[in-house]
Amino acid sequence: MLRVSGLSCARGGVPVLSDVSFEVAAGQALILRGPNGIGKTTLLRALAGLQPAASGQIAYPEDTGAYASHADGIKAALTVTENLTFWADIHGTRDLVAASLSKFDLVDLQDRLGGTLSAGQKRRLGLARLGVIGRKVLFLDEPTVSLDRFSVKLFADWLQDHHLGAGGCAVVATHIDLGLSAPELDLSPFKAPLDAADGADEAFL
Ligand SMILES: Nc1ncnc2c1ncn2[C@@H]1O[C@H](COP(=O)(O)OP(=O)(O)OP(=O)(O)O)[C@@H](O)[C@H]1O
Repeated sequence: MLRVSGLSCARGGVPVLSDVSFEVAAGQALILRGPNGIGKTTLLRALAGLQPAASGQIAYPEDTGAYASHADGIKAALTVTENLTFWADIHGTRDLVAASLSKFDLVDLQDRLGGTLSAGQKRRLGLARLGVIGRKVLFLDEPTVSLDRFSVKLFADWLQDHHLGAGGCAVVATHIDLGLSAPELDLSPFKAPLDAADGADEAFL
């Protein structure tokens, strides 16, 4: 469903990752690992088309990708239900709102304004958006930040049973164990060499 070959990407003009290749089949997830700053977010952004790749190929079915960053993207003046309905209306999927409220344990909070939620509750609402947009190829950047153990399990179960189980796939950058039976890709070996930076220092060597 997702095929990446020979991908190199940069951030702020500085090469970050070089020659990354992998495939993720329908129903599967890939966990990205690596130390802070290795380039997990940069890779996810490139996969989602939010920034151009320096070189290489990224292939997945058109209009199936969605990127969820650390930011929750909650509209403070809208209720929890209105937040989800806003996103559902963009994707023509209003029928999925009630199920997503339930799967992310937001039913008791459905009439609360987004701005009054706790950090973890905002995160659950941010993730519940994934349940209403109906996208098959998810790029998830530290999806469980701020979540307690119960909510991490809630999210992992949703990902496994409702997203992957329905034929979706996901690339997930996470520092914590989500308990998924998914292969891991450590990005450390793909760190771009310093001399990939346009050879700017060559004159001084
Ligand atoms: N806006 C930016 N402009 C320039 N460089 C950036 C920018 N954002 C990140 N970087 C740099 O790009 C490199 C890769 O950062 P990235 O955020 O992709 O790493 P990461 O693996 O996701 O890190 P973390 O685990 O801390 O979230 C780092 O050296 C970082 O300092």
